[in-house]
Formats: sequence, C-alpha cells, structure tokens
Amino acid sequence: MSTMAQSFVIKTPCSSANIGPGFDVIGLALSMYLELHVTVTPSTESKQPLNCRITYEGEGEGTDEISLDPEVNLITRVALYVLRCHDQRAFPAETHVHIKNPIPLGRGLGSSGAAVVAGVMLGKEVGQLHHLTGERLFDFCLMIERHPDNVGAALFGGFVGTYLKPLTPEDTARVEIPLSEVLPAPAGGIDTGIRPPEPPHGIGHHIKFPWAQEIKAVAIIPEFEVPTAKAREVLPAQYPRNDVTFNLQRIALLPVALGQSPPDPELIYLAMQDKLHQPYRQTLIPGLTEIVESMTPATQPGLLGVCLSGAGPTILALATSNFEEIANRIISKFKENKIVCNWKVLEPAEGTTVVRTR
Ligand SMILES: Nc1ncnc2c1ncn2[C@@H]1O[C@H](COP(=O)(O)OP(=O)(O)OP(=O)(O)O)[C@@H](O)[C@H]1O
Ligand SMILES: N[C@@H](CCO)C(=O)O
Repeated sequence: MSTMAQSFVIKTPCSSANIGPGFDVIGLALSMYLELHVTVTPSTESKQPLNCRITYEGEGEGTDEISLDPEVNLITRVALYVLRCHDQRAFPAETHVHIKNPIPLGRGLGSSGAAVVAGVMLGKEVGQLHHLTGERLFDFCLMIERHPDNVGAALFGGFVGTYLKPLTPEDTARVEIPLSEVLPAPAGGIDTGIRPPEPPHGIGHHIKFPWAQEIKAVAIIPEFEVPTAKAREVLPAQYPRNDVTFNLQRIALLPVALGQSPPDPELIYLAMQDKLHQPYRQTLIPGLTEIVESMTPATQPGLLGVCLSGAGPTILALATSNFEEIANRIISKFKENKIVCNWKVLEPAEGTTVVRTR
C-alpha cells in the first residue's frame, strides 16, 4: 500500500434500460453522473468503522434510503465485497468517500446500477487491484445487480447490448448464490472474517451500438418511486408466443434504427414498442399505456419514440427537437392522474471514469 495521501474522483453515468423491447438486454448511459470524491490519508489509527467515513449530498440525502454506515451503504458495501474477495477486510485507513448523487432513486434511471458500478470501481481503486479489467469488474457487478443492462451501460458507456454467457454448472451455482451471501447483512461492525463468494469469470458481456448524434433523450421523471424489485414482481413467468415474436421483431430493428443518421422517425417509433414488460407495469404507473400510445412522430414534431425507462416510473422520449413541448405533453398526461414530474434533456454518456486529483 502507498504511504502517500491520494485522492481521486469516480464518475459513473445514470442509465436507461430496455428502450422498449430490449428487456434486460439494452442499456443507454446518459449524461447525469454519480460522483465519488475519495481521499485516502494513511493513518495508523482510524476511529471510523471499517476505516471509512461517508458524506453525502444529493438525491435521498438525509433519508433512510441512504445510509452513511459503510457496512450498510450500497456503494461502500459493494466496494467491501471486492476488497474481501481479495483478502482485504476493510478500507485503507483512513478513507473518506464524499458521494454526490443527482440520480433520482427508484425512478428507472439506474441509480442502483450506478451505485454498484461506482462501488466496484471504488473497491478496485482503494484496494489497488490494478489487474481487474473492465470485463472482470462487470463480473463483480453482476453478482450484485443481476440484470446486465444498467450496470453494462454505467460501466462501459454509450448504447449497449448486454448478454450473459452459459456457464459451467459449478459457475452457475456461484452466480445463483443468494445476494445475502454476496453482500452479507451488516454485522454491527464485527468482522466475521468470512471470504465472500468470488464471481465466476465471464458472466456477462456487452457490445456497443452506434447512436445517431441528432437523437437526445428527454427524461420525464415522476416524483414517486417504483422499486425495481416490485416492478419485476408484476411480470409474468411465461409469455404468449405472439408477444415474444413481437418483441424479437422490434429488437432486430432497434440498434440499427437508432444508429442511422438522419434518424427515421417511423422506424424508430415502431422499433421502440414492447409487449414484455410495459403493459404489466401499467398497474404501478398510472397512465403508462396511454402515454406510450398517445404520441407518435406524426402528431408530435421532433418525436422519435416513447418508452418506459428501465423499471419506471420515468418515461423516456427520444427526440431530435421540440423537447419542451414533448415533455409538457407527457407531464400533462401524468397530471391527469395527479402525478407531478420533473424533466431533463440528456445525451448519451461515456462510461465510468477515474480521475486522480492527487
Ligand atoms: N448513490 C447511492 N448510494 C447508496 N444507495 C443507493 C444509491 N443510489 C441508489 N441506491 C440504492 O438503490 C435503491 C434504488 O434502486 P432501484 O433498483 O429500486 O431503482 P433504480 O436503480 O433507480 O431504477 P432502475 O433499476 O429501474 O433504473 C435506493 O433505494 C438505494 O437503496
Ligand atoms: N431490465 C430491468 C431494468 C431495471 O432498471 C427491468 O426492466 O426490470
């Protein structure tokens, strides 16, 4: 370990998963960033639990959703998982992690995916685990967030297709280890000494798709949360064959349609339709079906397509112009159900970066 003080910033983008038909496959990194400002000041004695002090500003600040206990906070807990897989039981004394988080929690903009990716990168950096490649970091992410779309986009950036490879039976068993064993429940500061299960190699992969630079993402963000776990519970275990075929036809178009310049609005609109998750999530997001079906490029100049962002409730409208009008139309639809929204224009973003400041 270095005896010099060091500081660095980890920057991880938010993301929108699915983009209509690409359930658990497609992810788009977007230009709103979780930042960790990290300082490690060598000290022989730390009074902090696990040698780590957390401070926080941004979404969820001061609420029960964001803990400042390093054993409980999602970001530091994930970092500890990476460290403990490499026989480092705690953070180096003394670590300060200042979290700046503008990504709204539980809204379908990949706040947990960004937290997991930033946490894995934090473990790599403070543990000086320089041998961990991007692909290997992805394995660690997938032991925690088990759908690859958000974490793939947040780690690698851009517009990505993600997929899981068949594993050997032993490796499959390792991936299926309950999350409670991967990220053990906080033990009140007591180190149980247990080495967590290491991820198998090559669980997940990604491929980058082109993105036409004219296309922007308008995110309409309702003020209520839909936890991803709840939004997955409403999905059926089996689907009618016609609905699966419907999505396969559209997923074959989507990466091509969004990469073409100039964009073809009719093609993109068609390519963003879905029958595998959005219809079922309507029960959690009042007005969802009407919002997705009520606007087309023909009725709304500048619009290319509309979908649910991730597990929702955020709506993502892809557009080339008239962003405010498009957002206002969706906001007024939500208002009919007494739901208040915020909105932002976002652009595709690069993946997670680490910048050394000292
Ligand atoms: N910066 C953060 N620091 C600590 N915990 C976080 C942070 N961001 C998210 N979380 C945790 O993740 C939870 C939200 O995760 P959830 O998967 O439900 O929504 P999401 O990731 O925002 O949406 P989606 O997966 O649909 O894009 C929060 O309640 C919180 O526990
Ligand atoms: N593909 C996941 C993304 C969650 O953000 C889902 O739709 O449940």
